[in-house]
Amino acid sequence: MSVPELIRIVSRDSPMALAQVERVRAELAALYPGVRTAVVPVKTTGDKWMGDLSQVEGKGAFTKEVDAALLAGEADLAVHCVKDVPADRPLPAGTTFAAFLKRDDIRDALVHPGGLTLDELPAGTRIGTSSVRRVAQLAATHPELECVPFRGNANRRLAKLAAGEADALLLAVSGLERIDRRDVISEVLSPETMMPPIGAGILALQCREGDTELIDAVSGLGDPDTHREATAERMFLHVLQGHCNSPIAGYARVDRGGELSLRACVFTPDGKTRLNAHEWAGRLDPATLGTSVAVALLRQGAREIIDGIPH
Ligand SMILES: NCc1[nH]cc(CCC(=O)O)c1CC(=O)O
Repeated sequence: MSVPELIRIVSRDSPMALAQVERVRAELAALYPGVRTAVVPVKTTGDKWMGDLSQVEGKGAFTKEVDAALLAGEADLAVHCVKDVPADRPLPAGTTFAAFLKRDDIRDALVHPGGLTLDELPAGTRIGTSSVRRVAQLAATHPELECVPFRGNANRRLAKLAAGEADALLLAVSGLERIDRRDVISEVLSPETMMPPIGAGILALQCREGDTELIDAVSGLGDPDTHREATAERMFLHVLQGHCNSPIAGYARVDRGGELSLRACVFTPDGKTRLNAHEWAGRLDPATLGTSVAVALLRQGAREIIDGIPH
């Protein structure tokens, strides 16, 4: 396998994103000893704008500037959290996913400085989160808790928590692991308690479409099961056509026997209505499974719920 002499890797410049780049560099070095890599950090709109993300023009607040650097030839490889890559439209023209790395933990965690679990939190506890998915699910199961808007990268959210701007946080386990802060977790929430977002815990490597030497080389970092899960989940979101204020959650799983299934939900913002679907792929390919689960939710009224939410 021939590998480019130098691979320039572009990503957001948050501590989490830079840790993700280090994982990619380590995996590249393990597969291709002697390969040279360089890091091109960029700030995205989502990093700069601390208000409501739905007010940011268009989607891809965490990916737009990264994609632009790739397309402009300022870098050769982009590292994205799949969770942050819009799925309602194709990838930016001229780019392609070359690999999905082996999936990390998909679960959310409660971060409470006093070490309490979700069920132990007293009424009125302020949970710092701006995620409509987390807000809807908490409203359904823990209506006595109060959600307060909270933005910024994970390190900043932990700092704001320490400064008393909230009493507890919900953050992805995988993200906390990447910034080496698993220690702050007071409870890991099961996917049944807090259904994860589409693409949770998956890193995608994106290249320019014509860069076949690099695409072939980095595809060696891909994990086949994660590829199937990511494909099913992203097609599900594509067919559903959500917007940034739609509480949508779900995850695909390849079980030990190699069987793929996809479970997904759509909520109203108050969490009072929850549509559920769970299907096994059987003979279907991952993308068709994603389509089928989306159609199952549309049949239950998902379109009306999604379109009824201001955005
Ligand atoms: N938008 C921020 C973001 N993007 C991806 C992750 C978590 C890591 C992942 O799922 O890959 C996070 C932080 C969080 O939700 O707590």
